Amino acid sequence: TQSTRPQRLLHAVQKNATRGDPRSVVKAIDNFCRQKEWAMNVGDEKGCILDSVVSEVNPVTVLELGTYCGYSTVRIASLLPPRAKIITLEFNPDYAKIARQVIAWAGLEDKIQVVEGPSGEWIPKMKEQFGVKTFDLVFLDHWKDRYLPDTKLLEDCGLLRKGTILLADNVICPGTPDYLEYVRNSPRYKSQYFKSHLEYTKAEDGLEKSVFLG
Ligand SMILES: Nc1ncc2ncn(CCCCCNC(=O)c3cc(-c4ccc(F)cc4)cc(O)c3O)c2n1
Ligand SMILES: [Mg+2]
Repeated sequence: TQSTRPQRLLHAVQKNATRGDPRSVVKAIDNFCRQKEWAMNVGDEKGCILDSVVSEVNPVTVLELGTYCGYSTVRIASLLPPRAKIITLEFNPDYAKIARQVIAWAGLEDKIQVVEGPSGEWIPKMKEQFGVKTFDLVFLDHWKDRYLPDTKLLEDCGLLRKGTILLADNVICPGTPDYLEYVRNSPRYKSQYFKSHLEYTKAEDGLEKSVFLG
């Protein structure tokens, strides 16, 4: 039977990356996507912006919406302090299965919890299910029309605190116009756009970094 792109991406990791070396996993995925097949990872150019935000925030509790194959999950986790944790939500069980294997190859299972299901259902359960108080950093990279409703849900569930950072991928391509309008005009956020390019292409894209003011 024909393999899927996530399966071929995982095989590229297992073939080219060193077990237990997260940065070699990131590099192997970027090389696969540049040389063989495009895939919707945040990529290396936007990934460097992600790295700088993670290093600046030094988060203890991270939420990622949209795991896909775990590229950004591994990228973030590789920069976290020892006790820090990431909860990453993935809707598609096939993607979640691949992501768990990519994360295991990087040796980061202890820092990362992959949760399967839609963000709209899981966000209200975060406190009771995972003992989360508030998130220090939220990376939005899932369905683009869920960025705004899920941000409002995070607010309503008391999962954001003064200073929580929201970092959103793809605000230009595919684009999240309603989300951008909200975080740029709401008095509850201080927003900043980091211009970049769509992963592995020359098309414009960027990350929006928004601080929740409480
Ligand atoms: N509610 C809920 N809860 C949890 C979930 N987990 C997953 N999902 C579903 C999300 C499915 C993947 C989302 N990501 C993208 O669609 C995406 C697309 C492009 C792209 C594609 C084609 C182009 F020509 C140009 C750009 C580039 C990117 O960087 C992207 O991140 C969930 N939904
Ligand atoms: Mg993305």
